[in-house]
Amino acid sequence: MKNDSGMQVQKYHVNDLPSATSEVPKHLQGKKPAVFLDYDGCLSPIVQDPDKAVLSEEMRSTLKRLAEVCSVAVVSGRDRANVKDLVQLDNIYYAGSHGFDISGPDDMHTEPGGAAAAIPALDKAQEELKERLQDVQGLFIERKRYAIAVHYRNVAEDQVPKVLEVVKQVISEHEALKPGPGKMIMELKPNLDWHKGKAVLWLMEKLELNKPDIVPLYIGDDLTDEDAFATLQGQGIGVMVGEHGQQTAASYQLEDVAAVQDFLEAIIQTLKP
Ligand SMILES: O=P(O)(O)OC[C@H]1O[C@H](O[C@H]2O[C@H](CO)[C@@H](O)[C@H](O)[C@H]2O)[C@H](O)[C@@H](O)[C@@H]1O
Repeated sequence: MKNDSGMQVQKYHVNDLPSATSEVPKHLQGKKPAVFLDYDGCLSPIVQDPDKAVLSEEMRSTLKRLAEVCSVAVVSGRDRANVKDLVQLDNIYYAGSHGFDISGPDDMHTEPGGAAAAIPALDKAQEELKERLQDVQGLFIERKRYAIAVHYRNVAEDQVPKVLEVVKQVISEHEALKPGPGKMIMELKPNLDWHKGKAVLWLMEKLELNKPDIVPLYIGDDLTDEDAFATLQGQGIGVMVGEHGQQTAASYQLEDVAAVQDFLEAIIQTLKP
């Protein structure tokens, strides 16, 4: 597989990756990072109920201070408004719905992936899923502006194949949609060549960060973050948090959300005037 720059993407076992804490600061000497962060599993631990994935005050403080010394964006699969409500900071950028919906300081808002045309299909698919999966106990269908996440974390194991089959069928009935797996979710996404990695490149360009002394640094934990890790190979740094059961295109790893916070605090220290 090649990335957006035509480079062959290297994949690794997460256990073979060096620690970001010990290695990344060396690569940042004399340079400044532009920090892109996933939300669930990176800034907030994975929990049973997506509504309960709140940001700790400590992590909010870390992000606020980080954004005072470098550019920061949260690049999430969540709805943009939802992730902004969770983070509650005005001095950072938010890319919601896997990068299709981007906002930032000074009322900046743009939808660079062209997903608006997929809304009728998403609306229809949402109704179909609700009807066809109404009897499945524990199922949660989360509608985002440009995606639908079908959560099966709280569904009995023997019901999961049925859920996945229905999602597959519904997607097959809508050319405008494609599947996207995640941690105990299957998503319906616009069938477009746009993802978190492209959103990162778009933000780098828009914020005029494509300079020799600025290094894009992406931290994430899930399969959708692989697009960003792959995009940044050869032109930035990818850091995998925990694991998602498959090989990764990230180059470094951090154990968990607490390690992410310590790592970000260390970056703040190196960037302080
Ligand atoms: O890109 P992210 O910011 O990591 O968002 C990915 C998905 O995160 C949420 O679901 C995940 O976290 C939930 C809360 O911890 C968990 O219950 C669920 O099993 C995970 O898949 C969010 O609800 C989804 O919309 C995002 O796509």
